[in-house]
Amino acid sequence: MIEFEDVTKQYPDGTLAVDKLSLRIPSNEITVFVGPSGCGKTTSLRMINRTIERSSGRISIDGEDINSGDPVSLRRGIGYVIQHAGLFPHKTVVDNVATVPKLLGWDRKKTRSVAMELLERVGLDLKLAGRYPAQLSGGQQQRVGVARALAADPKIMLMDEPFSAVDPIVRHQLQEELLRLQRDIGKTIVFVTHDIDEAIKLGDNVAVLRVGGKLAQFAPPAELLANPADDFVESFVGQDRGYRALTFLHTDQLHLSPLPEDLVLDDDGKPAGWLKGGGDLLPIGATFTRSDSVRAALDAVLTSPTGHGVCVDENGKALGVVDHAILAEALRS
Ligand SMILES: Nc1ncnc2c1ncn2[C@@H]1O[C@H](COP(=O)(O)OP(=O)(O)OP(=O)(O)O)[C@@H](O)[C@H]1O
Repeated sequence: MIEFEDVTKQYPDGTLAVDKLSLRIPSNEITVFVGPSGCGKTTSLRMINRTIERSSGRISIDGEDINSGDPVSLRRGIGYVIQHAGLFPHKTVVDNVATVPKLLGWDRKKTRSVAMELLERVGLDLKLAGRYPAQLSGGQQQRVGVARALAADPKIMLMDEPFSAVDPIVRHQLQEELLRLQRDIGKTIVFVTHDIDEAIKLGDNVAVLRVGGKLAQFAPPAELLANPADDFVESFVGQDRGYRALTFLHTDQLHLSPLPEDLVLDDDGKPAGWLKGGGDLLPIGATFTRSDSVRAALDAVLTSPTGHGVCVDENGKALGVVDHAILAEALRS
């Protein structure tokens, strides 16, 4: 656990960037710092690896004050990923990832195999390992940045707006990959973003900061959407928070109706289309699975030409359908 106790940062020009911040960041989970520009997110993050020194208060990792040792050994146990990846331009991809293991004196063979394994884990095509950063796309550079931060197997990863500089589609992919990776590696991740949707998607816990470096609310995303602490958090979370909270309701509670007769299945039992008069097939629309959210089920109902959203199993086989009435009943309960 990383603990902030009454932590304040005042820059030499008098700017109060962080004001008496107290919070507990649980181990092996993703905690997101979110808030408007200038609210002290980056300052708070960088005080954890002491690239910015706090002015007062205490920050501890597993009970030990981070100021009790030297900053260099502290940083060895903390990976750091920033916007634009911050890769060394004159080093190849694989050498970028190998930077810290080399500093730690690992032998060449081990260093290289760990670097290649990490590149594979973050979803980078290994053919790119010999390229220089300038020869990669923004999204590929970010993957290398994540692999480099993981190279020495740190317990903690600090990520400062790592996906902000890439287009929305690549950003979505990188977010999904981070969640997938985290299911395997279970690091303590502290993630900074100004994007509340990214915070809600990635965070096990979200710390909403307001300008002046004050904590407005610290809660799991579902709680933040359901019970914003005040008007600031409510307006920051956005007007459609009720709808977005559906992301946290699971479809395993939904009662499925039997497959209607006008639903045509292929030989594998997968939905092929809706049969309409004249023998035409209309497209199915979106489908959802038992592990999806109620938001996905609602999307399936809204995109279906018949108002029936089809639920499929992990192989795509149709299991049953839901309609507006079933969803309304689930929402009421
Ligand atoms: N070196 C510095 N000297 C003086 N003031 C600083 C310094 N670095 C940051 N600040 C100020 O501290 C406040 C918090 O900055 P910080 O970068 O932590 O915010 P942020 O929430 O990460 O912002 P953004 O989302 O815009 O990156 C801002 O008012 C900023 O101008």
